[in-house]
Amino acid sequence: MSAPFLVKICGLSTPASIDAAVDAGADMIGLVHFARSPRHVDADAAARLADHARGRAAVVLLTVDADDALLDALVARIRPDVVQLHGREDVARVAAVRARTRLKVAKALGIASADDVDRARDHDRGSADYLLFDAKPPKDATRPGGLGAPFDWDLLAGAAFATPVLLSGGLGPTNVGEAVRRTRPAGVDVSSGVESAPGVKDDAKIRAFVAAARAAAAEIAPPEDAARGAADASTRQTRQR
Ligand SMILES: O=C(O)c1ccccc1N[C@@H]1O[C@H](COP(=O)(O)O)[C@@H](O)[C@H]1O
Repeated sequence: MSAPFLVKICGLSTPASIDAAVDAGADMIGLVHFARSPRHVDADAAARLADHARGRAAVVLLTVDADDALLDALVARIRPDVVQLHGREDVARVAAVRARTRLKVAKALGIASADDVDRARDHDRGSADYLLFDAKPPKDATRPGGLGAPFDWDLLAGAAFATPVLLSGGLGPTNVGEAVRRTRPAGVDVSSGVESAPGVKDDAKIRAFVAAARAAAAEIAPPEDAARGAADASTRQTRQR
C-alpha cells in the first residue's frame, strides 16, 4: 500500500483554527516563525499551539534561513515533528538541519521555470524528507511564501522525484482538486487560500479544502488503495450506525 496522501494547513495561530484543521482531517499543521509574515507566531505562542495539536496532527515549524542558534531554541521550545525550511537553504544546509535537529525536514523550493524544477533535483538526494513546491516569490516580495500565488503546474508534467512532493502556492478549495489531478503530489499545503483576511483562518474554507483535496487524492490513488479506502469508509459507516 502506498503512503497516505498528506494535507497540511499552514499559518495557524489560534487553538480554534488548529481544532478546525484537525477536525477537518488535516495531517499536518504549520506554525510560521518569520517576523514579516502576518501569520508569525513567537516561540512561546508556537509552543502553546504545538502542545494543543500534539498527537492529533504533525506539527510543522516553518522558518526562513534560521541560523543554528535560532533553530536550536525554537526546536527545544516548540518540539515540532517537522521543520520546514522556506528560505535559500542549500542542500548542505538542509542535511545539516536534519542531522542537527534529528527531525524530518521539508525543503520549500520556488518554481517559476523548468530550470527551477531541474534545480529542485539537487535536493532530491536524500537530504530532505519532503520537497515542497511553491510559487517563486517576486524579487520585491516581503516574504518568500504565503503569497497566495500559484505557479504553472504544467512545469511538473513528467517530472518524477524520489522524495515525496508537497504541492503548495495559491491553492484553495476551488483549485486544489485540479492541482492534485494534474500534478499527482504526495500531499498539498495551503495558507492564504483558507483565510478570510491575511493571517485569519476561515473554518469553512479549511473544511472545504481538506474535503476537495481528499476527494481528488482518492481519484488518483492506485486501485488497491482506492479499494482499501472504500472498504475503510464502509466499515466506518457500519460502526456509526
Ligand atoms: O505563510 C506565510 O506567511 C509564509 C511566510 C514565509 C514563508 C512561507 C510562508 N508560507 C508558506 O508558503 C506556502 C504557500 O502559501 P499560500 O498557500 O500560497 O499562501 C505554504 O507552504 C505556506 O506554508
